[in-house]
Amino acid sequence: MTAEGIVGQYLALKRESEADLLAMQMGDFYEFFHEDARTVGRELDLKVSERSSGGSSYEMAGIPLSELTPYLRALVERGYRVAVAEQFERGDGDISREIVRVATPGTLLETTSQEARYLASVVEGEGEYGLAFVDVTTGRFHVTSVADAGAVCTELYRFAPTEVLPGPDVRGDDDLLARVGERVETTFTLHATEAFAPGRARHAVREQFGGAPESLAGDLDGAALRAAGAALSYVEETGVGALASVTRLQPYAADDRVDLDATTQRNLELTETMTGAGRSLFETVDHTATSAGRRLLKEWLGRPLRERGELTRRQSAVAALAAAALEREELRERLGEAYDLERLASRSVSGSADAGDLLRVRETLALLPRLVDAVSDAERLADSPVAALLDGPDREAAVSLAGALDEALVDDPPTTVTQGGLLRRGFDDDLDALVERYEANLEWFETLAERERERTGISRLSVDRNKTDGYYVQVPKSAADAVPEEYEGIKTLKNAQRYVTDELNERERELLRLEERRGDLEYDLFCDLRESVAERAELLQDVGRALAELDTLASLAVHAVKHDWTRPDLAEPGVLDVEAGRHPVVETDTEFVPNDLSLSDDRRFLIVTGPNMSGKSTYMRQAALITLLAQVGSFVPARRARVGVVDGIYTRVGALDELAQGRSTFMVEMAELSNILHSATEESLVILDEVGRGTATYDGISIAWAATEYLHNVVGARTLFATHYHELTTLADHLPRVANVHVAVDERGTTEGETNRREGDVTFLRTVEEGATDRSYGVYVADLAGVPGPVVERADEVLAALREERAIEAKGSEREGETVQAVFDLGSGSFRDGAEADGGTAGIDPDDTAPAALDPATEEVVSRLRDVDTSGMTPLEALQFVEDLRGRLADD
Ligand SMILES: Nc1ncnc2c1ncn2[C@@H]1O[C@H](COP(=O)(O)OP(=O)(O)OP(=O)(O)O)[C@@H](O)[C@H]1O
Repeated sequence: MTAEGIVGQYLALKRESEADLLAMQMGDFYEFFHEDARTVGRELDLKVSERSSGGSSYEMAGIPLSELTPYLRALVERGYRVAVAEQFERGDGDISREIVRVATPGTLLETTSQEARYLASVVEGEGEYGLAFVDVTTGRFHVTSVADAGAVCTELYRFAPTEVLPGPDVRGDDDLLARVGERVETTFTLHATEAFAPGRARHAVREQFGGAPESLAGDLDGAALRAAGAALSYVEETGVGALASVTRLQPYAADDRVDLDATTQRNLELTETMTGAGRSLFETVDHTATSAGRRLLKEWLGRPLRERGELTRRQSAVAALAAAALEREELRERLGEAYDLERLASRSVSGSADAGDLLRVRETLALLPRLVDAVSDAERLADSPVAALLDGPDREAAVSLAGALDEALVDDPPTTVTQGGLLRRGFDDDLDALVERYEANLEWFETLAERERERTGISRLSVDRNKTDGYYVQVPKSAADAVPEEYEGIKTLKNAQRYVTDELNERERELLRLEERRGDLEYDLFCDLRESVAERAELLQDVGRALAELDTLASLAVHAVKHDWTRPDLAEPGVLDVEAGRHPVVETDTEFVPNDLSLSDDRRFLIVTGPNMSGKSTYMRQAALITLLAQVGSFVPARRARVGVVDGIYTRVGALDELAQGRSTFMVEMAELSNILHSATEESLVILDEVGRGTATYDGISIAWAATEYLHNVVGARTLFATHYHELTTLADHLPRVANVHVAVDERGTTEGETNRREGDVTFLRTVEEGATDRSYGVYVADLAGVPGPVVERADEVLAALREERAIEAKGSEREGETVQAVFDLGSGSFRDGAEADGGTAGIDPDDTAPAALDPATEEVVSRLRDVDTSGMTPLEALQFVEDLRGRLADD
């Protein structure tokens, strides 16, 4: 084929594949042309050569066949989808090329990373979205449906897929795609629209899970089914060959889990920190011994549960493992020998597992009975959920597969699977017979030198082999005359002469034939063996998942013991009662001052005050993390804790990264607040850090104020709200379920009342105490930071001036059918009576709400207004009545 023909073929295949790049086999190389060559050259530092043919020129870059895997991995991990076309020789000697697979970020099997690698598909249905997540490296397949786009983002953030297939309706939703793209580093791929159609999708699901889709996918319909089917058909189309490792479809309901929106997952620094520095919660609590355990722990932290039964089971397992120190360490040591069975299952299914992989399967399966024995021998573990966990997988089947592999494979097999040496003697009679003949032949060569020395009397005769000459007999030149007649010289060296004989040649041919036949037969037998492992993919996954869970639970136990964590009581919703609680991450590298926290039905809203850097954020995050850990099934950092199960954790904290992205901080803040006010329920935990700070002070106070009222009166969520708006602390007097706490500081060097700021010094005590701070710290902290004295004094004056003439009404909660109103006067920092509006001052602290006295004229106007009966008046009379009142006010 001409050069143009080749390039033409390349371009045609490229169009057909719809991939970003095409690697096309040409002999011993995979080649990239044109723009693809430039891209690959740039990304992988490959040499790009300029070719010209028929007057036009083109670029070309190539990689050797044997190097495909690492290059493919590198390209795909950079987000490219790479089609691979292989070359086939047809009977007539012609060469054709076909795309055999498309390696994509979401379906790459050859990953070196231990992390989960999900491919997601998202479908918009009627009033719902369907989502499917498949990890071909482990065979995990999760499917769900959610109500709105926000929940779609939440789930996508949780699974952090490396590739997303937006369904036909989602493709046009720029807003949704942008939100996802902002939070998750992913590639969007347009998969065929038909694949998302209900009929096609149902067919794909049925094909995958066999004849009884109802039992496997009975919970699925609508958008979820469409998402599942589309994901499966995409995996199939890419030709990765791992589809069979997807043995189970796991439908889940998003409301089985604690709602943790994407912002909260980030704010709580569950798996990564916001700044990239420091340690995430995951990094802090991770003591797993296996990569599968690590993946599971990460998953648990990102997807806490609401189901008490399962949480109690996990807690009991952690408790048992925490108590059984020696046995736990023994188990962990054994787990350290385990390999990643889920991944090995996928490799077996796709045919990429080598003999070493199958040995690893054998070793890991063989661990199961040893772990079971260790658990049943340990008194503290034998009756615990740990024993039940290991009882789950089919132990007999595991032992028998391990045994079969043990009988088949040698202990130290080569990495190539085509050249023999993989299988034990006794495994296959034909192979044994071949090997026997091969070895007999080999022995003939090995003993040849000795025999010939004896026969010829040439003591320095030797037999050797090399690539060009094959086997030969070598004799020193001085003895050349003494060689027998049948010796046929093949080479003369400086001091020696090389010979072959007919028999030697014949034997050598036989040896090569046997070698080849042995290689072929072993390869066939090995493929059958690998196939038999692939058929047990589900067993491998069961055992792998049980070991991963044991590892995760043991890791939680290790951390609990090491840091003296306690088993939380799972209490009724609405309660969060923590004695001597700590922040799980901060406590590991600080002398941490423990704090109490109490939230209950009649104390649902805490306003947290204190100067900058005193520890407000830490205190609030600590509350969220203790709740989260309790709902992972973990112990928690506290002396004692009662944690009411929450349905969601919502946070709004300082938006560092949005600032970096150049978005208005205030806009982001309000969007997040809005989301919380819409999503949170009476059973949620809400953390608000400095709401309203991104705008003018009085706007900020007003928004914070109104949000507090709404959360308190309407939503009823348990809320912690840190604020610098000292004014807000008075809300506690008027909203019955609001309480104040503050982070205490020791102001040594300052005198009561009049502060001597020059000498002032603050020691952060980090203890959280009841009640509000008695002063606003903003200007004070400015002073501490060394802002010049005149500026600080002026700031105080300005603050006082600003407070004049400003007021906000507090809308108290409904009590006995009556709405309590009060007006907060920012000037005096206290409430005055605003209750005329509804005719009462019920429930308002008289100290704070002493009615401002009205002048007599106004009082009379108000009283006349109250008494007048307008129903009998003509409009003119009414007008006169108003004029009259105005006159009275004017006279005054
Ligand atoms: N209980 C504690 N024991 C020991 N150190 C603590 C404690 N609480 C907080 N810290 C440390 O104090 C520092 C400030 O904490 P944090 O950020 O929570 O303060 P903040 O009041 O929220 O500050 P700002 O108002 O400026 O946001 C952090 O370095 C934190 O590690």
